Amino acid sequence: MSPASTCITGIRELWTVGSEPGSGRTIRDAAIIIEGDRFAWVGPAAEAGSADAVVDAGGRAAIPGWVDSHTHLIFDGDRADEFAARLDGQAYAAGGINVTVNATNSASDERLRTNIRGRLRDAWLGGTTALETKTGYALSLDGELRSAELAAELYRAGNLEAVTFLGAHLVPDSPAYRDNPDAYVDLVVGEMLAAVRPHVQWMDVFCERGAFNAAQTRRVLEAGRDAGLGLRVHGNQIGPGEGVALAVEYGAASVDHCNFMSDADIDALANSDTVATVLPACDLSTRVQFAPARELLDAGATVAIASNCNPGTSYTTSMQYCVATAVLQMGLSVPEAVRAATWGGARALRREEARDGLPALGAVEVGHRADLQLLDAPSPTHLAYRPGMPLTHSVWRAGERVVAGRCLTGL
Ligand SMILES: N=CN[C@@H](CCC(=O)O)C(=O)O
Ligand SMILES: [Zn+2]
Repeated sequence: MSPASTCITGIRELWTVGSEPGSGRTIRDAAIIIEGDRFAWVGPAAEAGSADAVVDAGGRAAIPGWVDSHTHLIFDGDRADEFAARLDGQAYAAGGINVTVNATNSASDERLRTNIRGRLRDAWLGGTTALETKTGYALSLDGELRSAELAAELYRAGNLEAVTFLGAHLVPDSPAYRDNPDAYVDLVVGEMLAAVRPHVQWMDVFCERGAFNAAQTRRVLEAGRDAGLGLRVHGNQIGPGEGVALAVEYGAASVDHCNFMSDADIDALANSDTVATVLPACDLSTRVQFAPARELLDAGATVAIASNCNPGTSYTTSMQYCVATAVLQMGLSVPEAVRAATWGGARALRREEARDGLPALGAVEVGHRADLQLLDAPSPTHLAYRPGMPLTHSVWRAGERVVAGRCLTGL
């Protein structure tokens, strides 16, 4: 049980992260007061009021918890052989998804529950306090419904922030659909969507060569919109394509990957409310050119960084690794990368403001959900300066201390 109010003091450097680029505050010798599940006060330690409990941060730095707006946590098996083949020069192709579909459909509910919880634990230990996850490794009516239900269990328990229906991940390799992909799209936008609808808030589609073409993507997005779901798109990952343009046209909250971008794609994103979500760990694992995050930011687009945890292209939930890569390889400053992995992720989930009775995420501001991490470092700059080090010391999630001194106390 958490005390009614907690003052975290002795913070050497706090990055609050703000809603406009560059608008967050850096407060040295800071304190934060948490009341219930919200931030109640943020400022210089010398001015902090009293609280029921006091935690000494011991001169550590503090930033918001990571908001990981793109993961695929519901799966069984791994694809290390496919990864090794890539190291030998093989290109990534969408068809590998079938391997995970077979493994996932063979796993029991209990096994999948254990897998998801293990991945969530790793994420929380690494400073992630909010997560989206997707279906998409079952590709049958019953299987997609099972994945949606398993994710919804965690959503309803408050352990996940968003569940996305990704029945349109790949056309399954079965006699019924192999030569008739449109029949599979019929199933996705019809019976499957109706079945999963009570368990999900978002609809996603993999618009790419080898997955779904532009016409099929339109059908999926229109069905999602008509069902009252928010929209997301996997686009422009393997090559140039229409994913980004369609995401903007349909007002998707986010288009994710964004590796192969034309000037028009960048321009369209910069003039839209669609977040460009970049996935640095995926770019490294698949050895494709990095998404042009620097150009997107310079053009005025909103950029989010997410882990894209999945067994095919990015088997990690480490947001620190993604942030360090965005800085070291994609040309972002540390404040830009931290903002993209916190406020940017919240914006991609449309949770950067309080909405529908849910508190805002992604910044250390009064009234926001109290999601915070203390780093074993005097400044957040160490996230890129000491890549790969276990820098997350403590994590508060909705006001609960779920990690203390690198030990998980929740979940
Ligand atoms: N690109 C589409 N979906 C996943 C990877 C799927 C897989 O290969 O298993 C992604 O976001 O990278
Ligand atoms: Zn993905």
